[in-house]
Amino acid sequence: MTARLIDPDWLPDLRKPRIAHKYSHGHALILSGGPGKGGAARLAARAALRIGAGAVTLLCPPAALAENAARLDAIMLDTCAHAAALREQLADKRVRVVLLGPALGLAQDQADLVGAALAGASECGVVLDADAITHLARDPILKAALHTGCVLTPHAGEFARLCPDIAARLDAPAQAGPAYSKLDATRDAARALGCTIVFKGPDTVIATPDGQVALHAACYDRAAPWLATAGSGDVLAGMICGLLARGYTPFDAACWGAWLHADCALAFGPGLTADDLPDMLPRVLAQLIARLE
Ligand SMILES: NC(=O)C1=CN([C@@H]2O[C@H](COP(=O)(O)OP(=O)(O)OC[C@H]3O[C@@H](n4cnc5c(N)ncnc54)[C@H](OP(=O)(O)O)[C@@H]3O)[C@@H](O)[C@H]2O)[C@@H](O)CC1
Ligand SMILES: Nc1ncnc2c1ncn2[C@@H]1O[C@H](COP(=O)(O)OP(=O)(O)O)[C@@H](O)[C@H]1O
Repeated sequence: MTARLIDPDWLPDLRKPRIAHKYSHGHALILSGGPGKGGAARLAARAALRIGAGAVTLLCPPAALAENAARLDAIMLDTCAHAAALREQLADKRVRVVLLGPALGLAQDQADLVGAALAGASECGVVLDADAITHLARDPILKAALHTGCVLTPHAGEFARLCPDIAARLDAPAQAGPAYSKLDATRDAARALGCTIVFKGPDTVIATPDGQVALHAACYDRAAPWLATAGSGDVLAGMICGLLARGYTPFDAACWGAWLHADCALAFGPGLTADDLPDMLPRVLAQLIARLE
């Protein structure tokens, strides 16, 4: 099968309209884990805000409030103790997207948060990463609640948990050509689950349930081995979340999140850690916007 290669000539206009207020650019909610587990969500929140979401609120258990308050300024902060509290937050019409999973936790309370996010308004985007994907893999009822507004961002380990049959087929030696590829696997997973899948790795494949497939290959002049660092996936989830908040489709948000994520790594170079990625966005965005002016 063929896939569209992501390239900057296909980039949407990332400028912000001149006359608009913060909520026109979307309000994103990002859920954090408990005390000592907030780093991954803070990385995602910083990425979502830097990529242009108008407002980002980090929701954390009450016991983690002090820790997060000490670390966040531009990102708003609120408590969210359980699924009912998340449902209340999602009732706010200005909320355009919710992201959960990074260091969220694997207990039933967190599975209930995933359920509440999926049951929110159908026009509200949902980005599910890390522990949220593990909850989906464990619970067929959660899996069945996925919808076209959802974006899942598994690495290979999470993909194998989520879609064991597809992953087994991908891993099996080919008996005859053409071999079943990562493109095929991502397309099949998106169709089976009814949502956008971002299957991460040095080559990241994006597929939607209606059959769109795109590839970002971090090779040759876009080789970005320093992205293999803890937390860089959390930043990617935050970038996709921020682009969804701004109103891009799940497919565009996923494709351009992957592109900008790699651009940030390339702009920083060796020594990159996940914290550095959001701080490279101003330079990367300025270069891309300059192409349009
Ligand atoms: N700063 C922070 O706070 C950070 C917090 N984080 C949080 O930590 C939690 C655990 O996160 P996690 O990614 O380690 O997930 P987990 O579910 O244990 O799966 C990992 C296992 O899957 C497998 N595996 C196979 N292919 C793979 C691949 N390509 N890339 C990676 N793994 C691959 C591999 O198993 P193996 O193949 O080696 O048997 C591996 O052992 C989660 O809540 C996350 O959000 C992190 O985001 C980091 C920054
Ligand atoms: N060798 C590599 N070259 C380019 N990108 C990579 C490479 N390894 C990992 N990545 C990217 O880095 C990110 C890692 O995400 P993930 O595995 O979820 O890590 P974490 O959970 O620690 O944030 C993904 O976006 C993936 O595409």
